[in-house]
Amino acid sequence: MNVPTSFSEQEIHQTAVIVVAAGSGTRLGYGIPKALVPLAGRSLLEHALDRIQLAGCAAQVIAVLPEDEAELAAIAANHPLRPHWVSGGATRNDSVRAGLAALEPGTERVLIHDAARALTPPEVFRQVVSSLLAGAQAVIPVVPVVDTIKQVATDPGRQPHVTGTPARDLLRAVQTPQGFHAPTLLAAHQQATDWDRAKAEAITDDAMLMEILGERVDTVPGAAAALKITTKPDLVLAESMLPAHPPKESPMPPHSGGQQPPLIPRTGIGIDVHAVADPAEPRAMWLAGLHFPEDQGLSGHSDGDAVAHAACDALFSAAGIGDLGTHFGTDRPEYAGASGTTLLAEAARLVRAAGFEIGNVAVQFVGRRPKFAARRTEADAVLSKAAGAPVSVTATTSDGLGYEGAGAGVTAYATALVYSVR
Ligand SMILES: Nc1ccn([C@@H]2O[C@H](COP(=O)(O)OP(=O)(O)OP(=O)(O)O)[C@@H](O)[C@H]2O)c(=O)n1
Ligand SMILES: C[C@](O)(CO)[C@H](O)COP(=O)(O)O
Repeated sequence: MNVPTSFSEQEIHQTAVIVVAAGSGTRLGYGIPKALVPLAGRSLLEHALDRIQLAGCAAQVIAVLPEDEAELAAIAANHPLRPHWVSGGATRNDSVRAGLAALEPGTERVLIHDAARALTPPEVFRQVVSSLLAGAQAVIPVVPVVDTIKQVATDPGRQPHVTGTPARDLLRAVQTPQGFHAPTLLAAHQQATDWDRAKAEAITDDAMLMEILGERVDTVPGAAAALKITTKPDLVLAESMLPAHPPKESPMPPHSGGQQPPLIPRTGIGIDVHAVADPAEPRAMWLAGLHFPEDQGLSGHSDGDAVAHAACDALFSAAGIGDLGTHFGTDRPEYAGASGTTLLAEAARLVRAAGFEIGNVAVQFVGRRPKFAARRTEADAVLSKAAGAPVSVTATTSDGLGYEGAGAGVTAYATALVYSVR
């Protein structure tokens, strides 16, 4: 079968991928959920999402995560695919059902994928979708079996004994993503809801449900890289399939097969307004990290540095981690009177702690005072030092209009660009 390189908008729109990532990873033994385990510096969930993104076959992506797992939720929220995420259940089957419950009505095709098969190449996703588009109700990626497989009987109190040897050339090991006509899979799961525990537990993949219900299941070629990372040696093998780590200073995360998903930076916006303080209460004017001794200062909970505050908000907005009020609000008295540069340095630290590096921050303020042009280079240097990244400040007047023109206040507008380094 030819692997399609792209799908139509409608085909993508009607296709969903559910990534089940709610397992505990007991056999891997890291003591953290398996999807969070790092492989060449990136979690298994991110590797799986990267490849789904590269496949470009589905508009809906649903990640099924362990309940109350904030770190994985943050990873999902910050991935460029922006998957919808839901909490999983006690078994893989329960997690699949939680994912299916979150499907948008009208979804035609659904792929169920194990986050544990984190390096599954995008081509496998595309082949599965292509086969569904050609009319398959159910389709699974498979690879030939290399071991001889025996069927055994496990009589209580006796050594298991062989009852047969299936012909190896007819056996296949099954991988994910497994693709289905969505209404048929939903119906199959619905029918299985009243099965007793033993029957339900014997279902180890979704294709099996379809088989039991008499549906035909087609196959497409799987891939060695789609191995299910289950034990520590699997992790070593998976790592060996990735190219060598990129140099430390590179912002690009490592990826398999020489393919790099597009690095999509995130932009943010921040606006801050401060009134000029009442002349009866002299205040020092701090703006853009600099002191302007000739000017009456700006009022505010902190030093009133609207430029630095707008820069902080733009950074928080770019990283999607709230805003100035979230991190430095009046419920944080330790920040009362804090300088703009202190706040900017702390904002940059929080953004980096959330897994981002800062590209740059640009701020423009509108105000009659202070006179800024002669000190722009100094301001850029002070703020860039605080943020640990380039910050550039420009200034303008409002041609006498509004509160800025009247000299009653200053408005600062900032944009920031950050990129994920997880
Ligand atoms: N309750 C569960 C159990 C498993 N899975 C997912 O199903 C896939 C296959 O499961 P497996 O590889 O067995 O993962 P774990 O259950 O985490 O492994 P272990 O059995 O070693 O704990 C994984 O992506 C896993 O996250 C899930 O979403 N919910
Ligand atoms: C779905 C699957 O990956 C196909 O091989 C496999 O059955 C999952 O099994 P697990 O025991 O839940 O990992």
